[in-house]
Amino acid sequence: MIKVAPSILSADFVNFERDIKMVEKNGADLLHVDIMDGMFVPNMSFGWTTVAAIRPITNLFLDVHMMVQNPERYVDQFAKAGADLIGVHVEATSHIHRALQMIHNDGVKAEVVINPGTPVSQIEPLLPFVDQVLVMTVNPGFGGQKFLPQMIEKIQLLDDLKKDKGYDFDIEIDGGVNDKTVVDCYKAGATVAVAGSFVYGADDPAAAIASIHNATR
Ligand SMILES: O=C(CO)[C@@H](O)[C@H](O)COP(=O)(O)O
Repeated sequence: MIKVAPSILSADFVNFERDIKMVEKNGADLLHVDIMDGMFVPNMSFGWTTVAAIRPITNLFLDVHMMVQNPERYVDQFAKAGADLIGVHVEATSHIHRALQMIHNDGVKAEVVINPGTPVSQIEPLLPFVDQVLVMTVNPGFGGQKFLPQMIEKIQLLDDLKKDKGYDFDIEIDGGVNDKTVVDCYKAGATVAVAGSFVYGADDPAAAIASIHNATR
């Protein structure tokens, strides 16, 4: 069964506490926190002060996705704020290995993220060092976009590399994920599914989370 990470980008920003506790009570396995800087992506969300405010109100694992140019400038702040995992985009820095090292030095799990236009070959040298790879299944920056099925091949390739070389990382998918699109991703090797609008836009978010779990049993 895949793990479900509701994305609070689709939550009600003035009711974060209510919306986070609601998914925690209703089967979420972790919480996905999208950080957008208005440069790497054309949108802004929030920063580490929000992560620090969220930390004491939930026991959920905080999966922080930095859509930030030169993320090494800020990883220490997000680690101090209480992130359990920090994801950095390979496209956002010339110093991706250093950024991952910094995250580990802060005692936090490290994730490398790839955009739809980036091949797996670009992150192959990093695979021995990461705890998670995030395969974006939409172009980052906005919730509510349509899933790109072409990304399934990348998930399969990562899973093959993982098995062939004995690597130990989770494969996360993010963008347009629902109880239908998740199925082939899970079969290809995805282990964590981010879901924003499918969970927070549902009349019954608990049923939405359960439907992703059930589709991958
Ligand atoms: O990183 C992002 C968007 O850039 C995501 O985490 C979105 O929040 C996913 O939203 P849905 O596609 O599930 O609505």
